[in-house]
Amino acid sequence: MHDYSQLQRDWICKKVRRKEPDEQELSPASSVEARYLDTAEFSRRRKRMQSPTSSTGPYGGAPPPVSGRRPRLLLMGQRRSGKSSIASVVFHKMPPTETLFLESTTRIQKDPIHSFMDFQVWDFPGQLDYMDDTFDFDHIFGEIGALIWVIDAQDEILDPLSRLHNTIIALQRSYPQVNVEVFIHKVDGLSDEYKLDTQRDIMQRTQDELADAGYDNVQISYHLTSIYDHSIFEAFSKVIQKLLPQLGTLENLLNVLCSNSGIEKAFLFDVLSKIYIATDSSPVDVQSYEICSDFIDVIVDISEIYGHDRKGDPQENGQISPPVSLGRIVEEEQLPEVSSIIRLQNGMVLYLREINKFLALICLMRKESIERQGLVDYNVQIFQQALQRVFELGGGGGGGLR
Ligand SMILES: Nc1nc2c(ncn2[C@@H]2O[C@H](COP(=O)(O)OP(=O)(O)OP(=O)(O)O)[C@@H](O)[C@H]2O)c(=O)[nH]1
Repeated sequence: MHDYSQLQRDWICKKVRRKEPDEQELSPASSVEARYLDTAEFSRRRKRMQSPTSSTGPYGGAPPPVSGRRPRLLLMGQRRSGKSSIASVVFHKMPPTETLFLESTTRIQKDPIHSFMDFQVWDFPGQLDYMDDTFDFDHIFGEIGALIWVIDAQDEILDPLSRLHNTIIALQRSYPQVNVEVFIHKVDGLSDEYKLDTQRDIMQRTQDELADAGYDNVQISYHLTSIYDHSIFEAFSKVIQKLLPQLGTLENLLNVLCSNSGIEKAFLFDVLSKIYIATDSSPVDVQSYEICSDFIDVIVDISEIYGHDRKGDPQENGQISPPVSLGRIVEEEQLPEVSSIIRLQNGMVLYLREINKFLALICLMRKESIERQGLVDYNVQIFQQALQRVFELGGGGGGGLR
């Protein structure tokens, strides 16, 4: 465990690309702000998504705009439990305090996420009873990657729990392989003791209820979450990792990288969402994860202000480039990847290397290890090539990596 709270950071930002002298002016503020949708803009987008023309499936009439083969993450739970807030904070960079102004969801929101892997996040209105016969159960759960059930830990839990149990029992009959993830949400402001008691209570009641229904071995994961800290990103990381068939390979590659380069902890982050898709097999301590995650924000902000644009096709494969990335799009080719090193006062070093337009590798190591930076850079390059091969084998979209 490292105490980062008091640390002053000594910046050695390398290769954060600067503009040529004749284009040294700062980017307009809008390029930074573009990442943070203000509430009005967000509401407009949500309204557009809720409009009949963009609604999909049995609830809106129009056919789905994206391939149905992308794994779905279903966000379900009671009204006001925090589903839309979670989706907005994790995937749309909405500042948590702005979720106070989110309107209640009235239609299923289908949010296609184009990142290192394509998937969809479906946000369900809390009042919807999809167990009703009029709903097409197979349409909703047919291609599901994970069911994320959000329970407001600051509210009454019996009714949400009973709905959760009914849903799991229905799923067990048709789709027993589905990952069920329970987010015990809004735990900010609760004491540690209360949090753990609530989790224990929810786990016990669920286990008893499912055992009574004849389902003894249902795999359910429980996460204590809040949009006001890193817990929601960590929980999503674990959910997404279960959808990656290549996870074992990625972990092995990271293990080899760590042991050959004197790295103590390595994370492979999705830059857009700050979800880590893999880490080496040493235990994750929360502070290491948090500082690595914050590092991404710092580098994205600096890159957006000072970074060169990059050559690229913003409409590649009909998809828009990620709204958040470590570099922007320009007419130059063969620019080096973004990389950065921060030396911390406690003798540790943070090392970031962009892997591709979606992913960044972030490592924590002792300062002695970075003295052999050539070796670390070389090993990271080999790791990057290996990863490229994994992506090629994984294929694009449809749950594969790219
Ligand atoms: N304290 C706290 N409040 C949260 C958290 N997440 C969401 N909220 C608040 O909970 C309220 C309801 O959030 P929504 O995201 O609209 O809830 P929802 O589940 O989508 O609600 P419906 O659309 O009605 O189904 C908002 O005021 C959020 O600011 C959290 O982690 N902690």
